[in-house]
Amino acid sequence: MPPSSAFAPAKVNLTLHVTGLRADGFHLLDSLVMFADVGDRVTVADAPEMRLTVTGPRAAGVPEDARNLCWKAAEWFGCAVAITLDKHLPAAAGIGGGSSDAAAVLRAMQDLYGRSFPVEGLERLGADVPVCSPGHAARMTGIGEGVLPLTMAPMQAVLVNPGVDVPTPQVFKALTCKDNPPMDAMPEDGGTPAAIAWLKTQRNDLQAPAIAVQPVIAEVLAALTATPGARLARMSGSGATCFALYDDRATAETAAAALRLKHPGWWITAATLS
Ligand SMILES: C[C@@](CO)(OP(=O)(O)O)[C@H](O)COP(=O)(O)OP(=O)(O)OC[C@H]1O[C@@H](n2ccc(N)nc2=O)[C@H](O)[C@@H]1O
Ligand SMILES: Nc1ncnc2c1ncn2[C@@H]1O[C@H](COP(=O)(O)OP(=O)(O)O)[C@@H](O)[C@H]1O
Repeated sequence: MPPSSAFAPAKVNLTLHVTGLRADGFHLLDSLVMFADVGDRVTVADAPEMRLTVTGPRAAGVPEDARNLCWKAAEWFGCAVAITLDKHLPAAAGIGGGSSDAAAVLRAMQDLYGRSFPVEGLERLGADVPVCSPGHAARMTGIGEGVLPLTMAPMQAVLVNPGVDVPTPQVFKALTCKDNPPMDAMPEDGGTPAAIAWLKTQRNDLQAPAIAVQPVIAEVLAALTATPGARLARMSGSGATCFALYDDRATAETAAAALRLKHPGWWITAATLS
C-alpha cells in the first residue's frame, strides 16, 4: 500500500466573535474562516505501530508523540500508521497548525484505507478540527462543531507571526466580556471590495485580550497597517499571527518583502486565502 499525503493549510479567522460561554468552560464562537496556500504537509503509511516524525523548518518544539494532534487523529481514525509531519507553520500561533495537521491526517488516512472517519464529536480532538476537516472557507459556530461552507472570492493576504507563543486558554481567560454580538449578515455579492468593507465592521474579540498577554501583537498590527495597499489588518484566532488584506498578490508580495527587511526575526509570508 503506497503512502498517502495531504496538505494542511494555515487556517485564518477573518472574524472571531465570542458570543457566549458554555457550562464546561468552552466559548461559543461565530467566525469566518478561510484557508491559505501555505501550510504543513503530512504523509501517512500503513505500519504495525504508531510512529511520528516531525521534519521541516518549524519542527523545533513540536511533540513527536501522543501529544501531537496528528497522533490523536490517527487514533481517532482507528489504525496504526507511520506519520511524517513536514512543519512549515509556527505552532501555537492562531492559525490552527495542530488542528489543520490533524484534519490532513484524517484526509490522508481516508485515501489510504478507502473509508471515511467518524465526524460526530470531532471537535473533541480540537475545536478547529471540524472546520479544518474539509479545509474550505466556512462560517464556524458552536465551539467549532458548526461548519457552514461558504463560497468566497479568494483574498490576497500577508501573514505575520512575531515568534511569541500565545496559549489559547490564556487568551480566552483574559477576555472579560463573553457575551458579544454575532457576525452581521455577510454581503451576498459585490466581490472582494464589498467583502473587505464588511469585514472592517466585524471583529476578533480575542485581539484585545491577546495584546494584553503579548503586547508585540499591537506592533505587528501597526506594521501591517502601515504597508502600502493594506485594506484591513487583524489578528487570527487567539494570536499571535496577524494578517492584512490587499487588492492583489503583487501588492501583498511587496508588503511581505518590505516587512521582512524591517523585521528579520518575524515569520512573514504572502498568501492567497480561499
Ligand atoms: C481560538 C481558535 C479559533 O479558531 O483558534 P486558534 O487560536 O487555536 O488557532 C479555536 O477556537 C481554538 O481551537 P483549538 O486550538 O483547536 O482549541 P482546543 O485545543 O480544542 O482548545 C484549547 C483551549 O481553548 C479554549 N477554547 C477553545 C475553543 C473554544 N470554542 N472555546 C474555548 O474556550 C479552552 O480553554 C480549551 O481548553
Ligand atoms: N501538529 C502540531 N503542530 C503544532 N503544534 C502541535 C501539534 N500537535 C500538538 N501541538 C501542540 O499544540 C499547541 C498549539 O499549537 P497549534 O495547534 O499550532 O496552535 P493554535 O491552537 O494557536 O492554532 C502547541 O503548543 C503544541 O505543543
